[in-house]
Amino acid sequence: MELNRVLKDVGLAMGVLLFLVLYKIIFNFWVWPNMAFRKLKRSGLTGPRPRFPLGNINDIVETAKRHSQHRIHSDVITHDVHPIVFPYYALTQFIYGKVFLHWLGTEPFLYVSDAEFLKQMSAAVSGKNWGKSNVFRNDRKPMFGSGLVFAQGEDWVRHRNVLAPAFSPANLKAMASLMVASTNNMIDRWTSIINSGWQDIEFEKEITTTTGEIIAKASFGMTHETGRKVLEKLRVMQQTLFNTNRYVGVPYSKYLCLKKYHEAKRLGDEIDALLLSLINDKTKSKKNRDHSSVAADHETNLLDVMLSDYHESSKSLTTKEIVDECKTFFFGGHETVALALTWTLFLLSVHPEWQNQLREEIKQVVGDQVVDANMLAGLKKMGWVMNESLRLYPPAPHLQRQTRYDIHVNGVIIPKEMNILIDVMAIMHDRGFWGDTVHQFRPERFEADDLYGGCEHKMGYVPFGFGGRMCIGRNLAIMEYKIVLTLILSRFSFSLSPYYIHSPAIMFTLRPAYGMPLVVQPLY
Ligand code: HEM
Repeated sequence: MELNRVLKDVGLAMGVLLFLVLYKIIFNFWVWPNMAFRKLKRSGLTGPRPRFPLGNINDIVETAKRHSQHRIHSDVITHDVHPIVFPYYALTQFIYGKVFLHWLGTEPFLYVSDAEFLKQMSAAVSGKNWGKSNVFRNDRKPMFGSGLVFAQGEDWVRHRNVLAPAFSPANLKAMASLMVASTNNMIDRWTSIINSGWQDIEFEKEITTTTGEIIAKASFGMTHETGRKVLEKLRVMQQTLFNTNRYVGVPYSKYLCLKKYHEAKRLGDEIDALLLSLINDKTKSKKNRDHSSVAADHETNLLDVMLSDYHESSKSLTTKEIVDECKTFFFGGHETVALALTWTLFLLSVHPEWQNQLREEIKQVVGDQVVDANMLAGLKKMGWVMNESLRLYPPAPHLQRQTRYDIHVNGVIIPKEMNILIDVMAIMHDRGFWGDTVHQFRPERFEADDLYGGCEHKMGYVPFGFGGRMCIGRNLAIMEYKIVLTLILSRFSFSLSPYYIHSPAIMFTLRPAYGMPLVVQPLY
């Protein structure tokens, strides 16, 4: 009798639990997103109709599939690449305009490729008051943690204040010789490859290794070995996270690719452990130095700056935050520069007349000396080439934000917690601002206006982002770009390998889907 009663109670409890779980799933998958969809529609935000729980993800995937089939059969090299990289956004803005609402799973995203709308939005929200999308923060946690890219509010201010001194002109100048040394290693490697009778170099791979080595040494004073280990793990983690279709924004989608998430987490933990041991070594040697009467060397790398007031002020970063910043800089600081150089070498291979112009400029400015930071301002044409390459092939073609309160832009109320996807590539490929030459490689457009390339709208050229959250590493990037390019153009000429397939693709950053094989010939 008693047993029956217990079984009945357990059955009832299980029934209630099951009901609650089902209710939560139905609410999260259909009820809430449909209510939110209707509310946003009433407030004037329009866009393609979503089908929950996937939202518009299927449309995005299907459009990409249709376009990739068409692309594989085309040999034409075009710089009109926005429809190749983002076919769904290119098509949808024809129908709904440059600001529209779409859904990644049950998460609403406001798509923006209108420079004027971006300008007004940027005026309405300061750097500190921008949020970053929760879905992306969670998705990319193993790579960036709570580092600067995803920090918000007072935390962002604190992180940015601690990190900014690392990018002072004096600190950057001190990094020039490291950049020269790592690039010369790469050049020696190429020379042996060429001497063994081979002329094709996989440029993207080579340059990514070199910029990784530079960031490891310049930012953390890391040995080549530790730097290489961290880089390898970051690369595998990036492939694990971004190489396959995922369902960001779909509730519980993590459980569909659990193996991948575990793999990314494992790699994240291993990278954390490597960085943590580096930080511990540094703090120990700092303590020893502080206790000895010997004056400390003047150290300038990023990690030393983060550790300089470690535990001494409430404004300093915690150990976990320092680990996350190391990962952020490791990732954000080498791949972007590597891609800027990769796309530049592609463009210079297609436009050899610009290779010659740059070589002539290098001869005049640098001559037979070793390139150093003081010479870089004289490399003006190289600056135009960099700007034009970043315009046509921006390494970070999409930016993400999230509103932390309701904001009013152009008569539209963007509600609190709305995700925003800013298509900077579309803006920099907008014929309305850049005219009929928009898809041509014309570095000279930056001759008279080196900041905006003559673009009519001041938000029309934003490869390093905008407002208070603009790239903190841009001066380091410009310096590294110019030093590497000076050294390699002085030694080699470049042309496209017959194996090159023009297929820019998004894998978090804008990359050549099949690599960048180049024919490299020594000049002397
Ligand atoms: C050509 C090279 C580079 C490009 C095109 C680039 C692009 C960008 C862009 C577009 C943003 C803004 C993201 C946003 O608004 O949400 C950004 C932010 C950032 N970049 Fe770069 N970047 C480059 C090099 C670097 C380097 C060398 C470093 C570090 C050494 C770096 C570290 C960062 C960090 C930490 C942020 C976040 C800033 C913040 O939110 O306050 N970047 N970058």
